[in-house]
Amino acid sequence: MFNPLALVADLFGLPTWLPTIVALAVFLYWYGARKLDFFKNRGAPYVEGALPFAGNFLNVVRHGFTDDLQRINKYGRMFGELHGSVPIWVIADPELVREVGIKEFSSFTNRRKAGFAFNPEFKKALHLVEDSEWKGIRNVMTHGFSSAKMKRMVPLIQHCADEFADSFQQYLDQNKEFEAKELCGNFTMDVIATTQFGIEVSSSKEAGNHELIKHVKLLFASLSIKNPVIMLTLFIPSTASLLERFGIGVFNSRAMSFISNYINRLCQLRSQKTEKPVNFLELMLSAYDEDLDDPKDTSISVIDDTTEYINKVKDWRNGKKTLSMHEIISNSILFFIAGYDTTSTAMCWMFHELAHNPDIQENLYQEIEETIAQYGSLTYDAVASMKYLDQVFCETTRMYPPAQRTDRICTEDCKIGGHLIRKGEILNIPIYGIHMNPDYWPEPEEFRPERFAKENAGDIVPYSYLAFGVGPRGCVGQRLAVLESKIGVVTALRRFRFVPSENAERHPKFNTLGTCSAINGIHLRVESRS
Ligand code: HEM
Repeated sequence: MFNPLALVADLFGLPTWLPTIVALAVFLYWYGARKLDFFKNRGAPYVEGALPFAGNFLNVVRHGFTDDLQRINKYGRMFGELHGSVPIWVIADPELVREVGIKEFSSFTNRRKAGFAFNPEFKKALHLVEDSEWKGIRNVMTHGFSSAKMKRMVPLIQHCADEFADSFQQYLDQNKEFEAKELCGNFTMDVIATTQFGIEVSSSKEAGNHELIKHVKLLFASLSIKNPVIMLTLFIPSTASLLERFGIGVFNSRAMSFISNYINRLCQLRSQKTEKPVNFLELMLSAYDEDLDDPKDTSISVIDDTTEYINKVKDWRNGKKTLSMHEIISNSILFFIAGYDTTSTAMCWMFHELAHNPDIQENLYQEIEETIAQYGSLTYDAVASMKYLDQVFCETTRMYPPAQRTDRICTEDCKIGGHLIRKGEILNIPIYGIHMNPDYWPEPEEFRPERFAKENAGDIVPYSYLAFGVGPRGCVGQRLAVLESKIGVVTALRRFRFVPSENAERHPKFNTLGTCSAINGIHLRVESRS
């Protein structure tokens, strides 16, 4: 067979392997560099210094998205950057955010699958599914997070909050400082386990000794830039589908199958019960429709003895709001992933700012005591009526949004900000960059809860507060996140005054994972209020 590379080697008297190596190197360079001019060709401003294969991603590895405001100042309200060789449109203007998130929602319904490969158990997670599949699951989930459902969850959350507040006592007794993120993480883990599955894991008491929690923590440990699956799919996104075909995903597969089997077992136990406890698993099971289970799907073992139970709940099931068992399992796992770190991040920054702003802490304490005196206890309505508490929560999540960016993928060509966005292209919304932009938030580094007071509502630029995202694809767990953060903080503040410890930093540095987590932790002490 004719081999042009062998002919070249022969012609120049070179070893036969050399032209092959050179051709391979040229191809690799072309492959890695083929998107470098993407934004130039589209006439859009773009972040300079992109490299073949890496694009601008080395900057993200170094700084996360903490320097988004600098990029916004330099490149304007809409610009491009390359994540590996994937072009990303960054829209940093509240009006454009509204356009993408609401007005043109039908063209931007889906989120990017992060380019990662996902474990089979996780593939039906709300976060990842698209179009009508997303709509179906979201319908059930929205129902689960209604205020009526939240009201019924208050006693479960309060129980976790009491154990959470108890956990500060030992630090007071021993006159020791503590790291707030870890303690808040124990609390949010307890809340998810009890509101999601109706199980008590007591992380606040036993520091995550429960087998389920150990495995959930393994899932989080997988989310690191050192994970080879993340690295590979980030730089060569086309490998994601190949990995998925072999059942390889970003998450620790042992932990995934442990959790999936655990949920399976819980479902079986539930099927034997006649009364309906208040938790999300129960809600999802009530929407279970075995006809939706794909018999060819071997990624999860479908439970076959729940039929009796399902028949029982058919009466009160809305015909359209149905889920397959795969969807129930994926979304049970998602609740841990979406709700644990985000909510504990918000809470620990609340404690941080309250500790460094004693006047604000005392004002909040006054509101809490007066409201509870009025309502008799910390009921759902009492929490809802604490206006200052809400301002403190909003201002905290403005300054420290647990997710620094979110994204959308374009499903139909659409013009945004004067640029044609083509089907398949990805948009990023720089939440942190917008929250820190003085055009929308004067002196953005200052912690000022009054920005969110009713009388100042007119000063807030619509769609400039985006901690929970935007539009129909925004955070489905917002109500739970806000409620549990408030109950946790109120319960702790009633017993303790929070103060900075000797190791506290006033402005802790964030990690670079795009989540506003303090790299060296949040170090505090408590003083007794009694
Ligand atoms: C303070 C805590 C939280 C914050 C700041 C937060 C923030 C966010 C953000 C920014 C998004 C993307 C929204 C968008 O793209 O427009 C999101 C999506 C999501 N969040 Fe949260 N979240 C929090 C807590 C929770 C909790 C407790 C749960 C559930 C237990 C949850 C479940 C979800 C889910 C399932 C999605 C995907 C929604 C969809 O694709 O339809 N989150 N969250």
